[in-house]
Amino acid sequence: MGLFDRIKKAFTGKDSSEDKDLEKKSTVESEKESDQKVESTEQTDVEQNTEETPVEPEEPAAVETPEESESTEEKAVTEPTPEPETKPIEKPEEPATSEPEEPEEPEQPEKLAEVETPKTVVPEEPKESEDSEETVESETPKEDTESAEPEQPVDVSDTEEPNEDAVEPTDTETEAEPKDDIKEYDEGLKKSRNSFSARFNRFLANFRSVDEDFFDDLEELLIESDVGYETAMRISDELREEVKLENAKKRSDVSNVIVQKLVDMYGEEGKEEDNSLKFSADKTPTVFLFVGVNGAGKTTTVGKLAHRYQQQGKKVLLAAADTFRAGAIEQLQEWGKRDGVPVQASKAHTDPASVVYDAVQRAISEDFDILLVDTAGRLQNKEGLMRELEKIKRVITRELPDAPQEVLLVLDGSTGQNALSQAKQFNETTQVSGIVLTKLDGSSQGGIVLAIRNELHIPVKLVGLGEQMDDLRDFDPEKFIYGLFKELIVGASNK
Ligand SMILES: Nc1nc2c(ncn2[C@@H]2O[C@H](COP(=O)(O)OP(=O)(O)OP(=O)(O)O)[C@@H](O)[C@H]2O)c(=O)[nH]1
Repeated sequence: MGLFDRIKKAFTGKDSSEDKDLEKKSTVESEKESDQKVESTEQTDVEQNTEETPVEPEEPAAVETPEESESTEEKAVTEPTPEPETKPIEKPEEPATSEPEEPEEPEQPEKLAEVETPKTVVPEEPKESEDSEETVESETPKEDTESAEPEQPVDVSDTEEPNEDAVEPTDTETEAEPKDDIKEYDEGLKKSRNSFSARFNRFLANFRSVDEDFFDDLEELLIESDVGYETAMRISDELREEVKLENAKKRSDVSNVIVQKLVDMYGEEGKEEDNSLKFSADKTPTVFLFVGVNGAGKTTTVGKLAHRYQQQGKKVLLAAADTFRAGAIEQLQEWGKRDGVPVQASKAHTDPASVVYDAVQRAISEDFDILLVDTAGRLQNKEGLMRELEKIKRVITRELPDAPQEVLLVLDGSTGQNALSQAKQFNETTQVSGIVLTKLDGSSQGGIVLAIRNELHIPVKLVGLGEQMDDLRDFDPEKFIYGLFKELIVGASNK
């Protein structure tokens, strides 16, 4: 079963084949019904009976498909019906610039309906601990951390007591997560979904037949939706065959084939992908290094993740290695206060590698479970800054050979293809292990997730669905795809 059918089954309880069966059954029944009507009329004529003898179909509305014939469907395209929930193609007359209305929620399976995770999160009172008092304390700028070897190297394996709280590399990090965060994906991706659906609907509204213009328009649609140039071309090429094979003539057929192709290709490309975060396999601290351009959301993500782990009872340390931007240190310290976790910081313009060195030493000696390192927003074309980043990474690995367990590239999801080129360049320098895609609650096209997987093969590990402490989710490809294409998936086979 492809990803499309898996998602459809999981979220609606049926897959495309069942839909096709229903469609078939419906056709057979309506044929039967009309046969009976004909029979009845003939009978009535023959008997010259004045009494009315209506022929009841066995199950008159047992299977209600939205379109029972091509002609009614064509009508639906031009005359929106009052039931828009699963039929995004029914609103082609909307002006191109208007925001599409959020269609009514399709019926959710039970597990979806019961989830009501509150959106508003009251920031935690800063925890009164000795740690929090240590915020901003390192004032020991080191000009060249590369040569600054620790005076007394700490042999962690000999000196460390077994730490019961140490982070296990298994499921522990998901314990404090909401049991089912489909609602958040659903809410968070509303704008992206509407934006994609609106484009898709406009494209379908222009559909006349499957010809060269159709494929040109399709490529344009996909590129504008940020799925990436290569992906757009691949989908277009593969569809040439499939649309022919499936003999797609109606808008609904075409829509179905396109959405299914998009989703299944995404599923295929991700077969080997591991979207989970990696943790230290022993008792040494786990280190996550956050990189990315200015404003992508690094500091915010560090703050959100610190909150998550702190809530799980982990001992979390933050390192303010963005010594470049004015205000960046204070911004992280603010998050430290909200989360109730300490921040290792130094003066502005100190060598960031020295801050990281101090933070790693502290994390080791004070038995921290997790160290989250915030770095300066580096413009990917500034070689000097990239070298600085490499140096930070070397300092971490020299002190903790298995660290950093994650180098997380933070990308602003609303920057589209620019995010893809940032990812390519950062990956060359720092071997990014995962991507955090932020601001998906904004005007993102969402398609960037497909481009990242299909073209870069770097796993997305976390997604930012808002600015609040709690608006960070482990990336779940199926929930994401459902959140992004909901009406199209639910409606695709119904048309
Ligand atoms: N809507 C929304 N806003 C976000 C999200 N993540 C971050 N932001 C906002 O994006 C802006 C920039 O975030 P920062 O965390 O300061 O970005 P940064 O990458 O640390 O930036 P520099 O410190 O300049 O390198 C802030 O206003 C955040 O509140 C998200 O998932 N959704």
